[in-house]
Amino acid sequence: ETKKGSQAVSWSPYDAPSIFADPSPSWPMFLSTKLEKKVEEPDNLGSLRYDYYNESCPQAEQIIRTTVQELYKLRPNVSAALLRLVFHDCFVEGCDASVLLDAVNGIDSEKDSPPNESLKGFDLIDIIKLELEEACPGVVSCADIVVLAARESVVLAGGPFYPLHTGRRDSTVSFSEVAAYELPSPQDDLYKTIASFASRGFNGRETVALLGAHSTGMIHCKFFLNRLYNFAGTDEPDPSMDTEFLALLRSRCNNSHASSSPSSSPSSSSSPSLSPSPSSVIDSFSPSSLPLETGMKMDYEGPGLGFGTLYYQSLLQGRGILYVDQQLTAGEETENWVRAYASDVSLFRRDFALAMMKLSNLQVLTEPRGQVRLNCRLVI
Ligand code: HEM
Repeated sequence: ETKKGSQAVSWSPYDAPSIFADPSPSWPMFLSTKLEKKVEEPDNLGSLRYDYYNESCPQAEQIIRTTVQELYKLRPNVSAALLRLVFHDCFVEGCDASVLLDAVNGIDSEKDSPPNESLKGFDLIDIIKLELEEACPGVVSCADIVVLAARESVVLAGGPFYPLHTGRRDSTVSFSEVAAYELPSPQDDLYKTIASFASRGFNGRETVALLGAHSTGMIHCKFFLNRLYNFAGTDEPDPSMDTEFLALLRSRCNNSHASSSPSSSPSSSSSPSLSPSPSSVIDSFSPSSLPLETGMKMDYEGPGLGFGTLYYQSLLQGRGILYVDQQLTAGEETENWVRAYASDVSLFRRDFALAMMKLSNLQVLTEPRGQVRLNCRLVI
C-alpha cells in the first residue's frame, strides 16, 4: 500500500506537519524510487477498453456528451465543477466514483471531508446518470461517467479532447479519511505537491500540466486570503506576488473574508447569477447552496481566452492565485515546464491530454471487482 499512511499529506495549511521531517536534497531520488514502485504495482487496466459500452450501451458516450453540453449552456461553470470532480475522485483510492457516495448511517463520506467541502457537480452527475439509466438500465458505471463528463468539460472549457478507455466499476466504500489526508492543500509547497503527485505516478512535467486545469473555474477567497494579508504569519502579503495583482485580489477579497462570512455577497463577475433555474435538480447551484464567499475567476482576463496559456503566463508574472500554483515557479524543473507551456500552447494541450488520460486511469476497479451503481450516491 503506497497510498495509505506514510504518504499522507495534511489539508490544513496551518497544522500541516511536513511529510518529511528533513526535506533533504536527495528528494529527487525519493521520487524516482516511488515512481518505480508505482510502475511495479499491478494495475487493473487490463479489462478497461476502448468503447467498452459498444454493445451494451452504444449511445453512452454520446448521451454524456450532449447532457454535459446542455448543462453547460444553462450554466458554463458546470465544466469547471466536473473537471475538479475527476481529480478529487481519482486522487483518492482511484477513479471509482467513491467521491459521489453520500454518508450512510452516520458514517462520513468523502463529500464530508474538508478538502471536498466546496466540491460541486454531484447533481450534474445525477442528471447524466438518470439519462443513462433511461437508455440502458444498470449498465454504465458512475466512475466512467465521472471521467467522461470531465473529458467533455475540458473540451467545453477550450481544452483538448482525449480518448478514454471505459469499463471502470464503482466502489462500494467511501474513503473520507483518506480524502482528508491525501488530497493536496492549496497551501502546499512545491516539494509536497511533487511528492503527492509522484506517489500516484506523475512526474514533474505531468504535475505542471495537470495544474493547468486551474485555467478554468473560480477560487474562493478563503483559499488564498492569507497570501493577501498575512502570509506565513508575517502580517504582510506574500512577497512573491505581483503588486498589481495583489491589489486586484485584495479588491475582490477583503480581510473580513477571513472567516467565510455569510454576509458577503457573491461578486457579479466571479459568480454570475443563475438564469431561471432550468430544473430544481441543479441543487448545488441554487442560491441556498451557492458558496457565499467571493472569489477570483481563473480566466480573469475573459472567458475562453486560451485554456492553459494565461495560467502559465500568469505564474511567470507572479500572478498565481493559489500558493500551490505559484510554487510551480519555485523549482527549476517545474519552472521550465511552466515556461514551455506559457509559450507553446500545443505542447501544453498535448501534455494536458496525456496527463488527464493517466489521471482517469488511476487505480481503476474492473470486473469482477466493484459494481455498477444504479444511483451514484448509493451503494447497491
Ligand atoms: C496540488 C493540487 C491541487 C490543489 C491544492 C487544488 C486546489 C484547488 C482549490 C483550493 C480550488 C478552489 C475551490 C473553490 O474555491 O471552491 C480549486 C479549484 C479547481 N481545481 Fe484544483 N487543485 C489542485 C489540482 C487540480 C487538478 C489536478 C485539477 C484537475 C485536473 C483541478 C481542477 C480544479 C478546477 C477545475 C477548479 C475550479 C472548480 C470550480 O470553479 O468549480 N485542480 N482547486
